[in-house]
Amino acid sequence: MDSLSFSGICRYRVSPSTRLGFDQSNHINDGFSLGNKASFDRKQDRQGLAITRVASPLKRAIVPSLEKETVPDQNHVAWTSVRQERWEGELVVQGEIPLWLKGTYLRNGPGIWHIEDYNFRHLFDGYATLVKLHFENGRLIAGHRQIESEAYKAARKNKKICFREFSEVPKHENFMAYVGDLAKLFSGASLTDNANTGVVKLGDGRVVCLTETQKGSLVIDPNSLETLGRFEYSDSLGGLIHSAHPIVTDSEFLTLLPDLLNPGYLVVRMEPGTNERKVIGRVNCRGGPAPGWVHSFPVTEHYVIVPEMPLRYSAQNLLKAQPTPLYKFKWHPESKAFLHVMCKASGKIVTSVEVPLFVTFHFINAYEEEDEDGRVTAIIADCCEHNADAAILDQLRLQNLRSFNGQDMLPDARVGRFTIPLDGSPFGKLESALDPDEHGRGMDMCSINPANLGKKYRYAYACGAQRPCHFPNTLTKLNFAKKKAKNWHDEGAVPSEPFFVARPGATEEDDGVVISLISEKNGSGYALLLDGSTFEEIARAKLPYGLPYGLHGCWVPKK
Ligand SMILES: CC(=O)/C=C/C=C(C)/C=C/C1=C(C)CCCC1(C)C
Ligand SMILES: CC(/C=C/C=O)=C\C=C\C=O
Ligand SMILES: [Fe+2]
Repeated sequence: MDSLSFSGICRYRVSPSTRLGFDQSNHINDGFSLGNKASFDRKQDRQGLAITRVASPLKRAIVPSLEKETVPDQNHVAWTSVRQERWEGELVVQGEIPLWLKGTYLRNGPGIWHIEDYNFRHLFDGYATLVKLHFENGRLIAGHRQIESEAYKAARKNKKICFREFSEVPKHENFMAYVGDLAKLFSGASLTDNANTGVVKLGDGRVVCLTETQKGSLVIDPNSLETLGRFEYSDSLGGLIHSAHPIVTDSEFLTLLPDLLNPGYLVVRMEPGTNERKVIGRVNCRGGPAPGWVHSFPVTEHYVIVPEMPLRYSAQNLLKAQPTPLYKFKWHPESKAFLHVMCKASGKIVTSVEVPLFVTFHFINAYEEEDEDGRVTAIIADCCEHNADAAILDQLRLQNLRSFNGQDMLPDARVGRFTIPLDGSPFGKLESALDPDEHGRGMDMCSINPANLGKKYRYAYACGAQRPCHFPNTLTKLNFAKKKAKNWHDEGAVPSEPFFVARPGATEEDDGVVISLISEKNGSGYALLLDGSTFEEIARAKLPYGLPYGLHGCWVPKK
């Protein structure tokens, strides 16, 4: 095989300031780009990084030479900035990649958490970083590139944060500048377009990186990872924010637009080949001063479920220059929690039930429950539920992530299963779909076989916990029928979202592979392939350097 061996060049030197801890600086491999030797050499002088250039069979790649040393836990590469303006190379595969696996796994996430000497606070603040794993003929080509958002470009140019990020706010020179910035907040001009949360392939083939601000919808090239430009919504629906996780299939793009002025949500749909979202319907909030945070939402075959979580957007916190413990949100237990069910075809709300308080980032799936006569009696909706405790948001502060000392710090989570009756009852149920001890009481970053979207399903893949830990550190396969989980764990490693790709022609729900990128405790990392059915490792491929933690991905099949 015409491949590059990266073994022996994965030498990772951490700058002295990094070794002292993250208060000073936590960035490595900062600021070089393919072919930009001058800028790279300057940085090399400043940070003492060693770089090796390697001739790739595909193109000339610059591989950072990261001197291997034992990295203490607080310097875990998962929470360390790695800047790669552009890198691509073939990886040596241990094990066997199935020949049917043809296409590109793209993963988005925050990968740079500093600008100059200023370190960001929260995991979600980092500048968007794309990683690709291209599988073909049993071979694996990886790539890594920064997303060129306006926020990222402006920060690099001006050497400071210029837009409002998840928790970071630009520092103002004087009071007038602060007032000016507030005015820009209402027009959206001061909000970030740092598209660091997910990446989706639209039905028409366009690939879009997303975050929670609408302006942070950026089109990228899935091969070169180049940022092609902003995805401009051509409708006049307005609003500034949306769900970070639209439901995307070959035939539609569904999302929620929270309305902060008149608390509620617009449920909208966009057809492939267009940039125009059309309103399906509107849900008015039943509680609270503002809509609940909608990072994600589930659908069934016929319905859209709109969650109204007691963790609500807060205009007051939005205006603050310093982050609050819940950032731009507020916990309103008195406002209660609701799930609204909207018919996709008519936009009518078929039921709206009060449910126990809950906290979730990610819904896993939902489906319609039928009686023996085929009548839909209830809707089941599953989510990664943080035991109605918003503390998880603050646990994702970088200082917490970088300060693991062996103590168990990860708040408990479970698969929360909502049952929404369709007989007009005013209340819905929330229970654990399986004993949370099955997955170490950690639960987030889930995926399913996309063929089962909105349908009764048996399996989900997610990150769980092997305790003590401070972050989900296992990959887990959940079997809802047996109420069992099977866990994969590599000591000290931080795995990213397990992403399921079905084998073409498969008839079993779990016939396929699960892809994850692993950041290891020694500063290195690898791409991992597990069998979707046995959940055993089938292949791994070491990366030439460890990757920072990433969030969500998508699959772009090769035509
Ligand atoms: C990375 C991730 O999962 C979430 C990112 C969320 C972001 C960037 C949210 C940004 C926001 C603003 C900049 C102002 C308005 C509120 C809010 C949508 C939280
Ligand atoms: C990584 C994460 C939660 C981990 C909790 O255990 C949430 C990410 C949310 C954004 O996509
Ligand atoms: Fe997410």
